[in-house]
Amino acid sequence: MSLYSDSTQPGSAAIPIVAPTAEKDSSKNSVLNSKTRTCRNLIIHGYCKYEGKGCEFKHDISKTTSPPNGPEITKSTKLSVNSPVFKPANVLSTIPPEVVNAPPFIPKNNQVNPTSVPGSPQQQLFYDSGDQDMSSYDSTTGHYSSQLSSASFLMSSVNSASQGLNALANSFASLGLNNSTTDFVVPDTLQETSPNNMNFFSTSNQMDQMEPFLYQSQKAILPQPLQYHLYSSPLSHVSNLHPHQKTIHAFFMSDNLREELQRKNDVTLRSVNAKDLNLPEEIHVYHSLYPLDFRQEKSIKNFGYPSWAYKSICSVDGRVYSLRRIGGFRLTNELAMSSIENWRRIRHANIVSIREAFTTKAFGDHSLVVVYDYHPLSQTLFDKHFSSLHTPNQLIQGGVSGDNVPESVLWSYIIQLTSAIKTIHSTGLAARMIESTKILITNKNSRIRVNCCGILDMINYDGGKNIPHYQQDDLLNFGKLIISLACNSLSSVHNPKSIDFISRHYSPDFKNVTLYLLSKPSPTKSIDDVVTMIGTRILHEINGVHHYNDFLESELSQELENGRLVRLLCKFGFINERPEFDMDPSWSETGDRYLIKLFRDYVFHQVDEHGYPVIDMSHVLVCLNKLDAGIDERIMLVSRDEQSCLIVSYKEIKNCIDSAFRDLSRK
Ligand SMILES: Nc1ncnc2c1ncn2[C@@H]1O[C@H](COP(=O)(O)OP(=O)(O)OP(=O)(O)O)[C@@H](O)[C@H]1O
Repeated sequence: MSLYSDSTQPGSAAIPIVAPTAEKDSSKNSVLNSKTRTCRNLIIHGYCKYEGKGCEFKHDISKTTSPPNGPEITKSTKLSVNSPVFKPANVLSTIPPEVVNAPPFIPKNNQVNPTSVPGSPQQQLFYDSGDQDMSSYDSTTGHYSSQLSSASFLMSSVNSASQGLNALANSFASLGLNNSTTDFVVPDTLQETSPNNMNFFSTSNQMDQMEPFLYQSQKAILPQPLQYHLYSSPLSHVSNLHPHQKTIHAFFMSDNLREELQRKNDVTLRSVNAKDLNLPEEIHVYHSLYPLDFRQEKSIKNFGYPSWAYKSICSVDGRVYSLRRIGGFRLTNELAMSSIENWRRIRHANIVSIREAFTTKAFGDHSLVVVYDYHPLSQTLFDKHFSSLHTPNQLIQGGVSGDNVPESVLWSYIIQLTSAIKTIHSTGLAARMIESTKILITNKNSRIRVNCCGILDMINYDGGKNIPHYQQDDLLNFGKLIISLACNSLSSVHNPKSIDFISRHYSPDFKNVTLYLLSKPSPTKSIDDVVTMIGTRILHEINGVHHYNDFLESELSQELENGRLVRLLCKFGFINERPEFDMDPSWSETGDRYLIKLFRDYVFHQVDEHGYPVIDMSHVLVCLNKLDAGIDERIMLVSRDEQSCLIVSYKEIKNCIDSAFRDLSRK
């Protein structure tokens, strides 16, 4: 069915325009009327760069008494990304009279010129990003054009945000909330900083200024609710990328980080058939056991018993934990289990947290199981620094290798381990596990955590009387670990050349800390001294951590809007091309559904001037964001046969989608 009949249908907000015939008529009229007609550039962009340079149309809006004539569609063209946003001047005629006559919202005491229309070129708008440079809009740049840049999207969003807020305020007005008893008042302090009241919440300072006002004054300020869909993050910097790269990069988190997180998810979700590995289906509240270490030979060096590590899911909270099984251990003293309580209280970024401990016979023997947090894709310090670089022979010979670990990495390890040990010793405990196979590297950023704490306290329970002695051992083992990492050899502590090697390859500070840690245990030797010695290095570490935090936060912001846009795309998917409603007049291609279909074409099926598909992610994201915001900007939708076109606003399309989706949910 043709578009002409569409427009006459009640409820359709679209403006039908027939392209081919309009050309002749308007070209005749334009000669006659050009002096009296308002320049279209002025209507679309707010200014005309040919004003006074030959443009024959009228540029003085103030003298306009009636709406200017409609725009001419001179030619029906293929859809193109570069098509200008079409803003017909006769749009007023299609807007219902009650909307046209609605009084503009003017907050009391507002300094904004009441005659300025939201979105008009004279108006300064602010984007609520907290960034002053980003937020102001220079009307002379004319960013309201349809160029699909991030800047134009931002400003359109801001424009619609302003309109949204005003509309919201109007709706408050209609509820009678801004009558004489409950005035909607903008404090003077805010007026000075936010001429159009867009940045009410932009800084905490302003909130501070508002609060006394809120509580002390009789007059109430109505805080505007956040309009989440208007705060999408600015698009990334893409100017130095080729068009084909824009579809991959720039809009989402970096590939490296994505891959790392996905690999973590992958290992977290791995499972085996328990029976195949002769494992119990369930122990206590834990099921789906998966071995973290497939090595057959089990060393008894660390605990005096063989130990196994399993990943497992807790049926109580559904989370994944690491179970450490100590095989063949028989609990003789019940008090030993209580020693875990002190460990359970410790929460530290560099210590693998303990959840609980229990004994079980589910493995066919008497086993002690200690439950720790699970850190996917972690690696022990031994695996990272010793296993691949050395043959077993080299490890035994204790040779000093030239392939040394960078000092910055070693400082990071020293600082993190010092922090962990300081917390443990301050709690009156000893780590007893400062050993390369029991320290996990849990991400690429050299983040380490001490693993398997508390086990020896249970196995060799002594009521805690030897803690001072074990604390001294912690410092000594710390020193041994550092020297072996620095010299790349586990037995370097017995090699007299090791200190020479450190003097040559590392800074004096590093050597001093190592020597202190390796010095003879004494009651005065304490982790506090190490903290003092590494003070300035801690500042570097904090700086690095903050930088990494910033990096992660900016990566996160790239993904912030995905859920919202996916929901919108799902709605599209539900509505478009439903075969079962083909013959249903209320769901046919002649109603609002046709508009949605054309919009889908506009977003996804554009072609360039050569007829090739335009695969431009930024165009899609910009369109979807504008649609979700429901802004007043109008676009021209062209039918597939290019015989007709419709001019509609995003707001109207949004209403169509909402109502179509509601219809669908009701069916
Ligand atoms: N809490 C945990 N979260 C994630 N992975 C862990 C956890 N604890 C241990 N692992 C993984 O399990 C593997 C085996 O750990 P384990 O402590 O048994 O090391 P090991 O080198 O085999 O020591 P040992 O010689 O004492 O058996 C390690 O490679 C480590 O990556």
